[in-house]
Amino acid sequence: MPLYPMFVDLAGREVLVVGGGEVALRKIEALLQAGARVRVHAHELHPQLVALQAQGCLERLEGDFDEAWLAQAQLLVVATDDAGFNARLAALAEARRVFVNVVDDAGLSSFQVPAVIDRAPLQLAISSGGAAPMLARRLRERLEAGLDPALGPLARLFARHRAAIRERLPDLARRRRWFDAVIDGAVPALLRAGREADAEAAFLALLESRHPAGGGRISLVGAGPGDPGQLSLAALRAMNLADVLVVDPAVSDAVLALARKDAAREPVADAPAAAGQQVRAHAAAGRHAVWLRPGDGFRVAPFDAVAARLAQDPWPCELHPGIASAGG
Ligand SMILES: C[C@@]1(CC(=O)O)C2=NC(=C\c3[nH]c(c(CCC(=O)O)c3CC(=O)O)Cc3[nH]c(c(CC(=O)O)c3CCC(=O)O)/C=C3\N/C(=C\2)[C@@H](CCC(=O)O)[C@]3(C)CC(=O)O)/[C@H]1CCC(=O)O
Ligand SMILES: NC(=O)c1ccc[n+]([C@@H]2O[C@H](COP(=O)([O-])OP(=O)(O)OC[C@H]3O[C@@H](n4cnc5c(N)ncnc54)[C@H](O)[C@@H]3O)[C@@H](O)[C@H]2O)c1
Repeated sequence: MPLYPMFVDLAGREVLVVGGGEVALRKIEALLQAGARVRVHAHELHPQLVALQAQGCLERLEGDFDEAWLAQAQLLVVATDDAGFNARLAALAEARRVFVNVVDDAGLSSFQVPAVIDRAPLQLAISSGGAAPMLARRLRERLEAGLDPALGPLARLFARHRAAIRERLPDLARRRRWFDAVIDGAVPALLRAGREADAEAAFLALLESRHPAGGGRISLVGAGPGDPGQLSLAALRAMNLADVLVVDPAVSDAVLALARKDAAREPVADAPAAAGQQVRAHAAAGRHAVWLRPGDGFRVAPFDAVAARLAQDPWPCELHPGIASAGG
């Protein structure tokens, strides 16, 4: 049977941990981060747990294990290397209806801990249900690299203005379109560039206008030598959010095939300055223009200068370097 996924509020709630090694430390760090009150019982405590105890972050329970400790706990984490003892603890917890996690035995656990990607307040949790913890970990690492770091600040913006959003856009269908426009528009790009104040201003302007338009924006993509496997994830993301692709004839079809299908496509002007003007006009009209050049096309003269000028315009302009091709 599949596990029921849930996110639990442990702030101020008590969790009993039995075992004090490497694995107990990992679980306790996450529990403390969630605000749990942690009590630990172990023959030996990991030095970092001793330090946490000295700082008053956790309480150590001495002597022989006492079943009565379970009375106050809402969760039990069992992390000793004594399989018989672990099984006895799991049975005691079950009898008292306390949820229990046995760190090396999914079968004895009534809850398991997933691999987590943290973009607070956004969290992604991955579980293999105990089938293959290493697989959950690998998947987390892969997703971690591809997930926009602006997601956390973006979620915080939505949270901060939640009441105002509901008030300005009471109609759900309209609110949905507005959310999509913010997510696909300039705000995440500004957050990625570290321009938090500008992002908030753009966010509020969109809210004020109740307008679903995302705002103009430019992405300059170095498309590399032609193999789409060599595109950066950020470049791919930009190509998939484009309203219009401004394409240099030397960019490979294989790369272009990965761009958003319903984006308009147009050939780039011959002269570099005219090409700059071409993408600027799209941004000024509120469109997201993605200009693709082969190789590391925006770090070679004279396009580096065109890129520098575009970066001074009021709308966000992101440069995604590519792998230089033989010709530069
Ligand atoms: C996700 C994560 C969360 C966390 O613990 O925080 C987690 N294990 C993680 C890492 C990890 N686990 C193991 C190694 C190898 C260490 C080594 O071999 O040295 C590593 C890698 C490492 O330690 O780096 C070994 C292992 N783990 C379990 C067994 C027993 C078994 O499988 O029977 C064995 C021995 C397997 C064997 O020997 O074959 C059991 C469990 N591990 C779980 C969770 C639960 C199921 C979750 C699921 O399936 O989705 C469950 C059932 C209980 C529980 O909830 O703890 C965390 C990834 C954090 C991250 O990086 O994102
Ligand atoms: N879930 C996971 O992610 C995962 C990953 C790796 C290993 N494991 C397994 O989890 C277990 C713990 O791993 P570890 O590296 O933390 O082990 P460890 O040997 O470092 O720590 C074991 C801890 O349990 C305590 N302990 C043992 N018997 C006890 C008893 N009867 N009463 C009180 N305390 C007792 C020890 O004092 C020590 O603090 C091992 O069985 C390991 O194979 C789980």
